[in-house]
Amino acid sequence: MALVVILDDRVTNRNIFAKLAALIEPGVDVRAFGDPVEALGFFESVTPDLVVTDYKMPGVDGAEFTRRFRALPGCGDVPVVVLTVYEERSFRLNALEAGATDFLQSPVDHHEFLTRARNLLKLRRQQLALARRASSLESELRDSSDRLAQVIDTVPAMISAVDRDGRCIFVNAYHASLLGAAPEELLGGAPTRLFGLHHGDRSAALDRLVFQSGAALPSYEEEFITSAGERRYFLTSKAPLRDAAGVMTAVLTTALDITDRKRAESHLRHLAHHDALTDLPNRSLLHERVRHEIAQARRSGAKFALLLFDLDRFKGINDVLGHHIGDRLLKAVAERLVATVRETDTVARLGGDEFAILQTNVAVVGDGMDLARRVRESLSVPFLLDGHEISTSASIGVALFPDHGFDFDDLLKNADLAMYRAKSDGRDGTRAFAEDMDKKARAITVLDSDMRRALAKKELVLHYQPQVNLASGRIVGAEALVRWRKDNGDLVSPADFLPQAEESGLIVPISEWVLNEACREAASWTRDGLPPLRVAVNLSAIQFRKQNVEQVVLAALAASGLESGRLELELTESILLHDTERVVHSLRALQAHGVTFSIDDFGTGYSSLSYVRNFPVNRLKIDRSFIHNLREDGNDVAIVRAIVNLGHSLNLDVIAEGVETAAQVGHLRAEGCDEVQGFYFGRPMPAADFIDLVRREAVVAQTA
Ligand SMILES: Nc1nc2c(ncn2[C@@H]2O[C@@H]3COP(=O)(O)O[C@H]4[C@@H](O)[C@H](n5cnc6c(=O)[nH]c(N)nc65)O[C@@H]4COP(=O)(O)O[C@H]3[C@H]2O)c(=O)[nH]1
Repeated sequence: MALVVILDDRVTNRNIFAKLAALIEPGVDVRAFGDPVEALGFFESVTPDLVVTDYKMPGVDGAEFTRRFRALPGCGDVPVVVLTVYEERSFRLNALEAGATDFLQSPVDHHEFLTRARNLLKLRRQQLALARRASSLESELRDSSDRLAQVIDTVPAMISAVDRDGRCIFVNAYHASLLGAAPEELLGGAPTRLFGLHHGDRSAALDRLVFQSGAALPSYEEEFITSAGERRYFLTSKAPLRDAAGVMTAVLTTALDITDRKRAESHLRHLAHHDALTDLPNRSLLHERVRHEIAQARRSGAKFALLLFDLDRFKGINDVLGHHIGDRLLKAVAERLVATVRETDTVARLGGDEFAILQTNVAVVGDGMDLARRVRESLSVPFLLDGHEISTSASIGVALFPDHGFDFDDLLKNADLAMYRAKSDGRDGTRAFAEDMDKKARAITVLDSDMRRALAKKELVLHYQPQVNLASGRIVGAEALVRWRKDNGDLVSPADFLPQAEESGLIVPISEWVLNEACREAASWTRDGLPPLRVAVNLSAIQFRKQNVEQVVLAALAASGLESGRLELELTESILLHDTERVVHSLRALQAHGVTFSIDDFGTGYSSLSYVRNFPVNRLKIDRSFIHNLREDGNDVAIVRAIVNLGHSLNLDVIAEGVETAAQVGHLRAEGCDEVQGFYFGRPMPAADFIDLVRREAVVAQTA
């Protein structure tokens, strides 16, 4: 609601203008005063929207009133209309100078009065709205610049500006806080004060570059040591600052704090190069260090050694005591290794229980052997983990650069070969690489792939050696013996490839093939009219560890149709000594199906008697070494007699192998041996020859 004030010393005029003013707009509030001083007193507490004042008043005239009114707070912009009967310019000038807004000439035209008053009120309202908007804009601006200042001060970035003289003209609170100072203390200072001695000089040089080129610099990374001694990392950029006229006045330096990102990156890098369990360098870091060492050694002619080893019996410890103890053992081993080597050496965990040491500053291979000895000594002290006293040892292979290899892969491979040799020479030893290890390893690899091919290309064949009953003189069976017939027709003896097949595990598929082939051929003999001869097949200890022998044998019998009673499996001592319970279980199951067993090479092992009792055996096979010197050696005579007697007392048959002469036959017959096998009756021969032999024997028997 608008407040209009009328000021006139004459009552009549006052009343007329007051009435007129009430018509300006609906709801208008009109106050009329006769005394200017009284009106001014009123305005001290109330601000009107329009004042209409007479010029000529006693004491204070319209001009003076206007001047005093204008001086009152909030009244500077209120429209003041001065009424005058005088037309002289001097009155008007006086009033204008005092701050009057408009004039009305008396006698006043009512229509003009109302129109002017309405316009002035409208103007007043617009003025008030503008003032309110201006004040709200002002406060918004104040707020936003406060916010901007806060952002600039707290953003994790060092923000500063220097002028052409290299003096700091701005620095944010974050930057100052890293220097342990307040921003004001840094203003006017040189870049060395802002960035430290070294970085300050560089920053100043770069600032000069920006001033010269007028262009921003690409960002670069730099380190900064805070006043608290902490190393932090920044991504810094520099750009020109210009005034309103576009003139370059300063260089703005913005350095974003990227310390956390850098630390995360370096943590990731550490993870990628270290083993999570032991925190030792992993294979990839070892590789990098060896490469670096090779590069240095090439320049200086120095040597270094690579030691490789795993922990003997670790798998057993893990299986029996659990992974938790296994892990703790690996950590404890890692600690001992680190304590054993020099600081310049690298201990790495390559995976599982496999460790490697890069030993630098080595003169001769003996230095590597010395370190290996110290490592083994340190591991020989038992580890106490969760109340368990755990002993472990290591077989260590040593390879020397450049003597045993020129790159990481070669050195690692040769250290591995040396380790392998250390293991096969008995655990807990050390071996340095030697050339022949490589040759042997190569030969083994070649043999291995040749054997795989032989198996796939069906180059294996079986030969059969007759087994003769001494009482009847008749062939009662045959031992199946494997041969490898090579492409070129050469026949390779099992002694030349089976030991390697045992090592590589190829013995498992080979044995399975032999079993199936022997059953298949023996089954076909009866269909060809031969008597139901027994066929003896050798088993390997590895088969019992890697496959279910019971299933494999039953499957071979089922596939061939051979009666189970005709199959005899030859067992060696090594089969019977390991995992006894499981083996006994399989043998008993097969025996229940009618399969028979003989113990091969009997008399050469340890506790023959105990396994004869424990296993479901049908026959003892006297080792050929006892037969060889039968006539001359009194000991062998006694052994053969003892074996025959032992067998018979346990209701077992006894067969002698390696029988080459008639005298040996005579002797064995005299000792009561049941069966014989050997060159005297026939060498191992192809199946067709064996069938012929049995047929000829039948003819001889018929005609005799
Ligand atoms: N000096 C001499 N030797 C005789 C005489 N009679 C037979 N021999 C040889 O003695 C070995 C008998 O087989 P073994 O003791 O089971 O010994 C076998 C057996 O342990 C293993 N073997 C052969 N074939 C297989 C097979 O299929 N599987 C497995 N696991 N081992 C096999 O290879 C060994 C050697 O086999 P072979 O070279 O065939 O050698 C055969 C045979 O040729 C003789 O009167 N005098």
